[in-house]
Amino acid sequence: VLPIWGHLQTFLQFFPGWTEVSKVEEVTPGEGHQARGVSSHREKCEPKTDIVFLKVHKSASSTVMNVLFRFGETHNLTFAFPIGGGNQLSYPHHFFARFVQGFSPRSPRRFNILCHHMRFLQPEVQKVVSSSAVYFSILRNPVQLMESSFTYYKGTSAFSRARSLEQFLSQPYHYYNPAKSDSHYAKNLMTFDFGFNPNGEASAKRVQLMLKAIEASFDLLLISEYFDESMVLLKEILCWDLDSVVSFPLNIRDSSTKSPLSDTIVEKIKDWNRLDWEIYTYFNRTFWERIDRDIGRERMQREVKVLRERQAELARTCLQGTGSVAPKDIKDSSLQPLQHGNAKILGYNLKQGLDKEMEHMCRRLVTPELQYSSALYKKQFARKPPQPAPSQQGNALRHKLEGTQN
Ligand SMILES: Nc1ncnc2c1ncn2[C@@H]1O[C@H](COP(=O)(O)OS(=O)(=O)O)[C@@H](OP(=O)(O)O)[C@H]1O
Repeated sequence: VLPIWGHLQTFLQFFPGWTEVSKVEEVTPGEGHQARGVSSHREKCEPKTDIVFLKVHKSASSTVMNVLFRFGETHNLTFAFPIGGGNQLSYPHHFFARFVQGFSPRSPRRFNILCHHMRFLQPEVQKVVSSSAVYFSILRNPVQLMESSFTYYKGTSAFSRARSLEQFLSQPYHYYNPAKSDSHYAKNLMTFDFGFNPNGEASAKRVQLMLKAIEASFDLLLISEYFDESMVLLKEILCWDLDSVVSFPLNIRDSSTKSPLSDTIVEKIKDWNRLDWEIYTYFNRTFWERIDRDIGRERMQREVKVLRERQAELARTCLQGTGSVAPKDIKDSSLQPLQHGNAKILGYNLKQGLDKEMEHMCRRLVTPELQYSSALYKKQFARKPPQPAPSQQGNALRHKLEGTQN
């Protein structure tokens, strides 16, 4: 049990972004608590099906979401969808349970998986998931994250007037206005997504409180630079098999829209995103400590090798050519990923002639986030339309045909 509440009260004074927090529950030993360590009797563990994934922007989170979508679909799990089936839970506002489709304060309903973009606020999240849910997220080196964000969110207020990241960082406050509602894409984006104030001063005390608060809420923090190791660790914690965490990288950019960064710029990005840097370096260390403690480097290496072989085999089975292709070369429009800002986002072409079952499996692996989310939303909230009586069917058809003539 972490004695965090006293610290948190001090902490909240520094982080106005978290002022909505009214109560932080103590971590009680339960399933969620057990998830903090890998069971030494893994063969006896039960696959976890209640999951909260904080989908941190620009950190390989769409690839992780695809893993969760496929697992949820295969096992008939429910998702906490944004009202109306959008792709964000009222982001950039803090998460509120009322943003979830089907939630009602009078008859609270629990969902198995919550994984759409949100700004984390645990007391509200707890209203829509089981108390034993496993909480995890994924982090990325803030240097590469900002380079990605600058391209993808080029249209936002902070970035639109800067010709390059270099120009932005030479005079950030000329471009960056924290009062703008889209400013969070430009500074400490991970800090913001975890619910904290991205403009808070990075004093040692404040950083410590933020790290402790994240540790108290999350069972696992993954690292996108070690994506395959992250997936192996994830399947251990969730007690899933290796096949459940295979994936193809999604939402990846064409290299023509990536910028090389000089050493000076790298240092400027770290400085500008000091809070994110602290989060990343701390949890990068605990990630490896966790691997050493729960899996060991040797077994990790073996499992990563098997995972990569499995993914290579799937690529040979499912994909045309050797891998990702430019958006203009994607033949099936339903597999077209969203293009945003100045980024050119790649996608995949499926092999022709796959049998039905294989086609379904392969298609799910390469279906972009928006299309997959919308398909699952429709499935979860499907209402069978009332069947017209036989005599009405002719009328309905006539009506439809008349409609097409107008
Ligand atoms: N498997 C794997 N390993 C490592 N990196 C990966 C992986 N899958 C996706 N990516 C990279 O993640 C970036 C996209 O992140 P997100 O999907 O979180 O973006 S978004 O906020 O949902 O738009 C994007 O980074 P950039 O290409 O630098 O923009 C992807 O290339």
